[in-house]
Amino acid sequence: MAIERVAVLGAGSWGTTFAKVVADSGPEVVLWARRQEIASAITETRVNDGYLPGIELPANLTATSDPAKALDGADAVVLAVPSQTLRANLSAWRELLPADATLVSLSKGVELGTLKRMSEVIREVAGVDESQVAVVSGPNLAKEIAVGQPTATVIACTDHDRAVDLQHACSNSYFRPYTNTDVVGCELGGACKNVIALACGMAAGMGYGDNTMASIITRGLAETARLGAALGADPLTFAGLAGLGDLVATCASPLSRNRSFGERLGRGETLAQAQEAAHGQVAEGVKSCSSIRELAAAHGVDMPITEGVHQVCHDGLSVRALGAALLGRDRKHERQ
Ligand SMILES: NC(=O)c1ccc[n+]([C@@H]2O[C@H](COP(=O)([O-])OP(=O)(O)OC[C@H]3O[C@@H](n4cnc5c(N)ncnc54)[C@H](O)[C@@H]3O)[C@@H](O)[C@H]2O)c1
Ligand SMILES: O=P(O)(O)OC[C@H](O)CO
Repeated sequence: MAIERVAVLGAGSWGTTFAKVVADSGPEVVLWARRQEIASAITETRVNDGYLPGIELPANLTATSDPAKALDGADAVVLAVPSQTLRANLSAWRELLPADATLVSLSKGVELGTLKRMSEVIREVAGVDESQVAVVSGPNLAKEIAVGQPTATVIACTDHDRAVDLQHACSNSYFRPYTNTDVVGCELGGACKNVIALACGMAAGMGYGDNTMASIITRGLAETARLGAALGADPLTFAGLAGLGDLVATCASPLSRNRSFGERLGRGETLAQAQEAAHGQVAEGVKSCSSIRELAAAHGVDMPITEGVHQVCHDGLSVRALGAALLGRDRKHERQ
C-alpha cells in the first residue's frame, strides 16, 4: 500500500529530522510536538529552533500539538519519543491509531522493568500483530541528516512488503533505507550501541586515543552479537548498518549525545553534571545500560562493557576503576 500521509509523534532532534526526511521523499507529514509553542513556532517560522536551529522544514510538513489531528488518516505512525516514555505516550494515543497504519519505532532502547524492546512495547500497547510494526535504525545522527548529508539506514519489519512501502516513503537524494526482516537484531544493535558509545566517551574523556576506541567498539560489538545470538537475531545484522554502522557513527561522533555524556564522566564530571549539560535531550544508554544488563543476565550472556557502564552510571564505580576492571579480566580466546 502506498504511504501518502505520515504522522510523526515527537518533535525532538530525530523526530523533526525524520519528519523532514519523509516530507522530502514525497508524503504529507504531520509532526506532533508535546509543547504547543513548538508546534506554533514550526507552523509560523517553518523552523524547530530548539532542536534544529536554522533548518527550514518543507511545506508538506505541518505541526500540531493535538495528537488526534496528527493521527487522522495516517498510513504510517512514526514514534519518536524517548524509549522509557514510549509506553505511557502510546497508551494515551492508542484509541486514535488508524486501524491498519504501520507503526514505526525510531527509539533506541530497552524498557526498564519489562526488559522489552520498543517493537514489543508497541505490539503490547497497541494490540497489533508484529507484522504491523517496523523499526528504523542505522547510523543516523540527526544533525547531519537535517542538513542533507547522505546516509543509509535499515527499515526492519517481519512483513517485507510493509518494509518496502515504508522504504518508498522515506527514500530521497540524501537518505537511503535498506529493508531487513530481523527486527530483533536491528533493535538490539540500536539499543546496545548507545551503551558502548558511553564507554567510548569515557575513554575519550580520560584522554585515550584511537586504539582504545577501536578496542571498545570491537569488543562492544562482540557482546552485542552475543546477546543477539541468545535472543534469536541474525548474526549478519550486526555487521550491517544497524549494527556496526550505527556503532561506529555513535562511538566516533562528537554529535552523539551518548558519547558526549560519557566524555563528561571521563573528564570527572558527575552524572548530574552530565545530565544538566544534555539540556533535556535524551542519552538513552544511561538507562538502557541497566535494562540491557538485566536482559543479558536473564539469558546468561556476558556483557562486561555494559556491566561496567551500568556500575559507573548507577553504582558509583569510577571511570578509572572501570578501565582497570576491563583490562584485568580473565584472559580468553577472541571468539569466546
Ligand atoms: N537524535 C538522533 O540523532 C537520533 C537518531 C536515531 C535515533 N534516535 C532515537 O530517537 C529517539 C528520540 O530521540 P530524539 O533525538 O528525538 O530525542 P530528543 O530528546 O531530541 O526529543 C525527544 C522528544 O520526545 C518528546 N517527549 C514526549 N514525551 C516525553 C517525555 N515523557 N519525556 C521527555 N520527552 C518526551 C520531547 O518533547 C521531544 O520532542 C531516542 O530513542 C533516540 O535514541 C535519535
Ligand atoms: O546522539 P545519540 O547518542 O542518541 O545517537 C544518535 C543516533 O542514534 C545515531 O545513529
